[in-house]
Amino acid sequence: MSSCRSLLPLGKDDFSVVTEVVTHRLNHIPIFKGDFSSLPPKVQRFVAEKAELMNPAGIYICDGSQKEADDIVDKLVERGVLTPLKAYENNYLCRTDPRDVARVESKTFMVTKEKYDTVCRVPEGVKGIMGQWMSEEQFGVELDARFPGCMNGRPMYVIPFSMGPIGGPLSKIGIELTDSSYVVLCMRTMTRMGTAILDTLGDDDFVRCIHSVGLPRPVRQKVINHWPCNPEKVLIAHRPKEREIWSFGSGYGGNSLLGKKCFALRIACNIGRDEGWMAEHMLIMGITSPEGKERFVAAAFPSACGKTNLAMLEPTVPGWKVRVVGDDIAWMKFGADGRLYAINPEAGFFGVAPGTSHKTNPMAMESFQKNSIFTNVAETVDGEYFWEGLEKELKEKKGYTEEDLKHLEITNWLGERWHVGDEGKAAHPNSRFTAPAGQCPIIHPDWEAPEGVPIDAIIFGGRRPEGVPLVYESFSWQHGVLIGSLVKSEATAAAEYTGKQVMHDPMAMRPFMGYNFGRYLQHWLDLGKAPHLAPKIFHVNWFRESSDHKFLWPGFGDNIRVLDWILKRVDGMEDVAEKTAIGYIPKRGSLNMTDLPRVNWGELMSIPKDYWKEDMVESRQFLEAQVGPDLPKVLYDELDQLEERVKAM
Ligand SMILES: Nc1nc2c(ncn2[C@@H]2O[C@H](COP(=O)(O)OP(=O)(O)OP(=O)(O)O)[C@@H](O)[C@H]2O)c(=O)[nH]1
Ligand SMILES: O=C([O-])CC(=O)C(=O)O
Ligand SMILES: [Mn+2]
Repeated sequence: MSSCRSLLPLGKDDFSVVTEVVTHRLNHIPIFKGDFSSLPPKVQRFVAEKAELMNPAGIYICDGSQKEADDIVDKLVERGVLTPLKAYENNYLCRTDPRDVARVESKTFMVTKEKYDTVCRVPEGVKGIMGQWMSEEQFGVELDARFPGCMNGRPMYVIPFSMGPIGGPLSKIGIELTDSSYVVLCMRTMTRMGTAILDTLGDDDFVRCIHSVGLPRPVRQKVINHWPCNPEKVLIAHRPKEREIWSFGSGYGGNSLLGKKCFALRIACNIGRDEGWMAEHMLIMGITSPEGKERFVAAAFPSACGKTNLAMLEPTVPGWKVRVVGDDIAWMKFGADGRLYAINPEAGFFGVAPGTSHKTNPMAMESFQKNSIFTNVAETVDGEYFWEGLEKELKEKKGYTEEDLKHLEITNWLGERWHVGDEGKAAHPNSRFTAPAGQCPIIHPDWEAPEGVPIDAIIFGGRRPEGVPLVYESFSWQHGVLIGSLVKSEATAAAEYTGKQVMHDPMAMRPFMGYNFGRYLQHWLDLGKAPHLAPKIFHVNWFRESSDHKFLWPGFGDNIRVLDWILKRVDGMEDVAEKTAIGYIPKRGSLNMTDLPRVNWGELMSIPKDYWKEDMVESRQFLEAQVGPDLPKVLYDELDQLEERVKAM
């Protein structure tokens, strides 16, 4: 078995030699499915090299067909990995090993020759939070300790996929190798996957994605829930220069569906920097006013902070219409007309299940009535999915009394008997649905437009229980970039954090930053300059709490009222805004509050001086400690000005 290190340099070799090597290397590894010789030569070489390294039982080249997916589902059901949810058509439940339920930020690295290409020059003794660096040497050691022979006894699936509409000007192709058939099924929903990709790819380069659950056969540990994984040895490593991703030990979405966070954010933001565009953790939505005018906005909130919900909101104000383009990732590029255009590189939703209901997000509910996979949710005795937030509608749907509901037999995400009111949770807080985007009733007709949709506003936000008003608008693009760099939010279950501490999550990209964050901010500043028509930048907070810890704002469908105000500002309406130290806020009475009961406007919109004075101190400390000399000077100037304004409040 060759070591990984000997495979590290990936030059553009002479293919006559390569073909020979390929034939030789595949001699002992059977092809389970597909025609190896019809793969583009670069793909052949990639597959052969990695097969040689990981030694799978055979190679399975995915064609992306329905038949293929059905065959895989049948096998997984037979093995007990998936359980059909009998109440729906083609919906399945998957329970993972309970140790493998979220992204693992502490094991996620960028591998670059120069340390400061990945991380900022933080002062001695400070632990950087904006990305983790690993040296090439260390990476070689880590690979050698994991990948040789890691697919022993398992098939290696070859997944050709496109992020973005196939062949589109902003789209990019990747090939994922994986030993997880769950990953194959989810990649089929989350990306455009299959043979057509290879035809488009031809001899071009692609992003190389290597994933293994990290449990070669024969397996010596106990496998829990038929979910092989290797939590002690998890590693999610990226080589941005080589456009390569190595993921080991976890089958959970954010760690294993390599098209998503690893490619479409961490690798893509590097490509975007090189090619003059941006890869962001943002939803994209179209909003049509009662007058029939449609505008598009993109919004960046940290994980589990409301992107999916906002993107699909059902407006509570009559006459408004919202349509979703994307719910998690945006690739955006300024066009020849100076406007910013965005595509959704994904093809499905990998959304947070708990809290999703017909009341909060009916359009998400409609999206996953069929052809969907539910990971770590609970199941009722009637073969329905269940999670926290569905109690009321289940009761109503079944005509249950409160007592009936408590007696309903439920199997929780751990596979144990559970009843409403019992201790613990029915579903894991980061349980997720995987559903085809095309099934959403309000998917935008242009959601697959290869050139994207024009963005008129960018919105940042997070869970801020204190101090931060419902909405405010930046004074300029530069000020907006500073606001983005200071995004903070309460921790959620999307990664390994516990508790509710408010953490910095600049641009909602902390876990997904692919290079030096200061340079990323400079990239933003550069792109916002003329002749580009930079969109206006806003900040929202649906999560402000009253002194008795209740949300001050109803959120969800009522968020349309805030979007309405934002679009008024985009249209240049002046008399709806009031200037404050931190930005423009809505004048009292300028937000449509019709039919909205009991909102404490004063508390919701207040900008407490003491809070902001403290926050300024903390913000400066944060930027100095975490971005330091890499923070563009313009942003230090913006910070000075903000501080002055807050002092003068
Ligand atoms: N109070 C309140 N909660 C909300 C609102 N919008 C979303 N939430 C809750 O926030 C949680 C996560 O929301 P999502 O929309 O799935 O988060 P996301 O940003 O798409 O998350 P990722 O997929 O992890 O990137 C759910 O439990 C929602 O119920 C809102 O307007 N108000
Ligand atoms: O990556 C995931 O697992 C899901 C997601 O969108 C996030 O965490 O932001
Ligand atoms: Mn996300």
